[in-house]
Amino acid sequence: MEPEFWHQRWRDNLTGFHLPGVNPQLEAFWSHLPVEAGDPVFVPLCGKSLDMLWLAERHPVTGVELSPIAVEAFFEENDLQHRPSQAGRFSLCESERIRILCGDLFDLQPDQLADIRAVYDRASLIALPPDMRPRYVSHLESILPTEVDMLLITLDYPQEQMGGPPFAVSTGEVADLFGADWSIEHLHEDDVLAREARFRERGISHMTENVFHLQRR
Ligand SMILES: C[S@@+](CC[C@H](N)C(=O)[O-])C[C@H]1O[C@@H](n2cnc3c(N)ncnc32)[C@H](O)[C@@H]1O
Repeated sequence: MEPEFWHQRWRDNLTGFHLPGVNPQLEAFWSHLPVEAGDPVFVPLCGKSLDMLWLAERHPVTGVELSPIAVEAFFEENDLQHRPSQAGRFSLCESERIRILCGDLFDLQPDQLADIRAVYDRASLIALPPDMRPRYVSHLESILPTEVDMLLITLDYPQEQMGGPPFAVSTGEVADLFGADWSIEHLHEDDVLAREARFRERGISHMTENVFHLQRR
């Protein structure tokens, strides 16, 4: 997926991935991660996700997002006073507990995430086509500290029934992508098609959501 694909999505308001509330899996499973209140958290490909508000009640949050429309909407729609500035190749928007770097994740450098203790990936890995996913994981590994935990939420469905995004990512692929450097705990599997009309309408026969705790030490 080229950056222009996502810029156009935001310009056209085609953001069906955006949830109107906090993701229930975040609320249910965040406590499985051995992180403490105050530990800084990174949200890659954050969009304007309200999950950042929930996380920010517990942690300083850093997000990265390509679209300036999404970043501006996040602060405006949530009535958060924010300061704009420049941070290298990124435009930076920050409120008291949340800062969003507006630019390409693949331009992030380790010094920008040096204090991060945990990562929250919802609809980020699965936003990327198969050939980009190994690059995404290896870039995350290169910019994150060596001791880090991640809550990863994926979807799996017969890929031939729909073109992504979101793309199907199987538990086996999660093992292939992360297994060398991370321990993987599969926390939850849920049949989600019943509550996902937009995917039923596109002819998907079954769809599962998986939640993982990944740990790198
Ligand atoms: C499927 S959406 C998920 C957004 C968010 N995680 C959520 O749960 O609502 C993927 C987001 O990643 C952004 N994105 C895609 N590629 C990116 C990149 N290389 N760097 C930064 N953001 C990117 C898109 O603009 C889009 O907002």
